[in-house]
Amino acid sequence: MNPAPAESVVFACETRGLRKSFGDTKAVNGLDLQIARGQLYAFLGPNGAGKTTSIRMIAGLLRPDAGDIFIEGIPLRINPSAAKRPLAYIPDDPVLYGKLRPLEYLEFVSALWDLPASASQPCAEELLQTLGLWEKRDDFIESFSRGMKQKMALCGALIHQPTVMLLDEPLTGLDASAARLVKDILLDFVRRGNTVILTTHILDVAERLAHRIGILHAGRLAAEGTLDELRHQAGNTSGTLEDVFLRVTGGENGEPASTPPSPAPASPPPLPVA
Ligand SMILES: Nc1ncnc2c1ncn2[C@@H]1O[C@H](COP(=O)(O)OP(=O)(O)OP(=O)(O)O)[C@@H](O)[C@H]1O
Repeated sequence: MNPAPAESVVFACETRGLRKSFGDTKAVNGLDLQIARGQLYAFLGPNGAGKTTSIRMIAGLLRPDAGDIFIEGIPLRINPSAAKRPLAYIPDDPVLYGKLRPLEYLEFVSALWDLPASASQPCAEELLQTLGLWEKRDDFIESFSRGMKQKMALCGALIHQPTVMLLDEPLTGLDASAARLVKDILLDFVRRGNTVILTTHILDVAERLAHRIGILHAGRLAAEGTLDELRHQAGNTSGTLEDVFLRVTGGENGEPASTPPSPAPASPPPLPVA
């Protein structure tokens, strides 16, 4: 008797042959990703490498020219509303409604997800307290600092209890304590089995927080893996992420190394400590 076929792994996010051009610019040029559940995955890359374009396509905000995206195994092209349900997306400059107060804003976002205010109110209050915005609950969002707005956007992203969070440069504009708070929240989110996919220019953030790192260069995944795997791919087992990044993207020696990406593991290694 033949053994039963092995159960196929459902990735939090999978892309196959993703492409997007703007005129002659190939912003994303054949992106294949397999990001396992429970991972914090960091996209790195020089300016214009295609990070934001990739994240926006995965979020369902930008239509790819070619390729497919699956969120928790659901095909985004075929079933967009079901595929977007587990997702939360925070752009680098989130748009908030300045004339709303925090609880009003969270009630508004809940309604977009068909959640009645009575159901989301306890979660909204807890989020505001966790993110240190409870004392500001009577103020209009337009009076908030940039960092407070970033934290407000994070509350809005978490209100419908997503399982996959997409964040474009989430630590921009945050002071040290706010950045620490956001990092802790993201790590707690993945510890509970959820997935974070973020872009960052801060190599230290990727080095300290990410299970796996994807280095994009000219719209392609130039290297991918854990920090140790990336060091091996770059032929420098003791180097820093900065050394690897510069070598892979050609920032130091001109031509980037043409190293094929390694496959993603079905389950992540233990979480690094922030
Ligand atoms: N709406 C657009 N119209 C025209 N070109 C675009 C558009 N969006 C992105 N591009 C181009 O696509 C390429 C990839 O841009 P993208 O914003 O994805 O890069 P990035 O890696 O996020 O860059 P950065 O680190 O500077 O934020 C760039 O050459 C950019 O100029």
